[in-house]
Amino acid sequence: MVFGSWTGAIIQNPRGRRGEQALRRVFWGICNFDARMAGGKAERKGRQAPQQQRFQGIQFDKAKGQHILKNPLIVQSIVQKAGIKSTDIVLEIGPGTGNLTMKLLEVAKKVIAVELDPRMVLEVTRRVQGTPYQSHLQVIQGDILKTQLPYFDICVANIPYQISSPLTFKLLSHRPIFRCAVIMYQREFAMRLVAKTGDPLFCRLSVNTQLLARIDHLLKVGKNNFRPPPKVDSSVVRIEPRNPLPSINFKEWDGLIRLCFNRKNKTLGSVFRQKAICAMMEKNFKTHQALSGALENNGEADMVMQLGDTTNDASMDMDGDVDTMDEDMDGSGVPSTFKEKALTVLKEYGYDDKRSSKLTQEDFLKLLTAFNKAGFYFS
Ligand SMILES: C[S@@+](CC[C@H](N)C(=O)[O-])C[C@H]1O[C@@H](n2cnc3c(N)ncnc32)[C@H](O)[C@@H]1O
Repeated sequence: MVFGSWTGAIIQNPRGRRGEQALRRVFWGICNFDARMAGGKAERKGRQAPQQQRFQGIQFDKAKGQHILKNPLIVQSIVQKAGIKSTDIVLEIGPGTGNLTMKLLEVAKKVIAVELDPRMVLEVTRRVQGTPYQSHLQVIQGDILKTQLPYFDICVANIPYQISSPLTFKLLSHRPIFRCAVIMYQREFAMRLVAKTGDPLFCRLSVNTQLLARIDHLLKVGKNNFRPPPKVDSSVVRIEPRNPLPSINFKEWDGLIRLCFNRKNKTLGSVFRQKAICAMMEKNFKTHQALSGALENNGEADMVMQLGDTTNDASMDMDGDVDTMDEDMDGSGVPSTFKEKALTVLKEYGYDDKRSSKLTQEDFLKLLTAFNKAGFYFS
């Protein structure tokens, strides 16, 4: 008999038999209630239930982020908030023992679940066997980060937290664009995703994800809703990719944002005075010059276009030879031209005394355009 891992929810639910029965109704009727009760009695007597960290003999592997969502009300709420239609294909990442999967199958046309652990693949497959949903579930065994994602309308997942960042960007770069993703993250990561300009947690992650998607916090989930409980609290977040996406070079954008948030509470003026940053900008400048062919064709026009107004800049003597700038040092080891030019751009646009933590998406876009116009690149 296949039974769900809600065992823990029942065992640890302090609301007594009535509460247990209410929760049982929420389940999908495939649980072996007797087995749960046996475990429950052991737990109530203060004895360690033998299957505490196990399910059907499976030892949960914390290194794979195996914290099973044991509270059916939370699962219910996640599925409800996802707004799944009966025509939707849902992508689930890490189905585990299938608690969320079974609820998703009740409302979706199809669920495609990608799971790393073969033991879990077996378990979720077994769990759906003999139910009306058997043919609606496709399980792919593999690492989600290395798997080519199939078409899906919605992604719903309680993910292993260690892959939060690469997974989020993998989803956001997936095409065709999906309708939304409803994902459980570690609370702090979730708060960074939704942080707005001026919030203490506003960071590179907030700026980058909010460029690509609208992000809303949906639900706080305490650690005791999982088995075994993780060390941190969690939150469910809704990610709705922007469509169309802003037409910018994302590598360039991220390069600038990375620099700006390196020291997010310093003024941009002091960020761009740093030796390492000036050196990097000089290197990128030369690379872009070389790639655009300006060095070969001695192109005056290219230089003017790339560098803006260079008429008062002795080192930019319009012969197209950027090496001449190496002579123009200010003692920091970096040609002062680059530093001065970068600072001129910042001043011109009013950003030299601004701090990254206080800038909006629009400000960063303006800044990137201004820098690119002046020949500065960040990738
Ligand atoms: C937090 S558990 C969620 C289990 C289940 N969805 C639930 O809510 O109870 C994360 C699941 O992701 C799986 N997993 C870990 N790393 C993965 C990866 N790189 N790709 C796919 N699945 C992964 C784990 O084996 C585990 O089953």
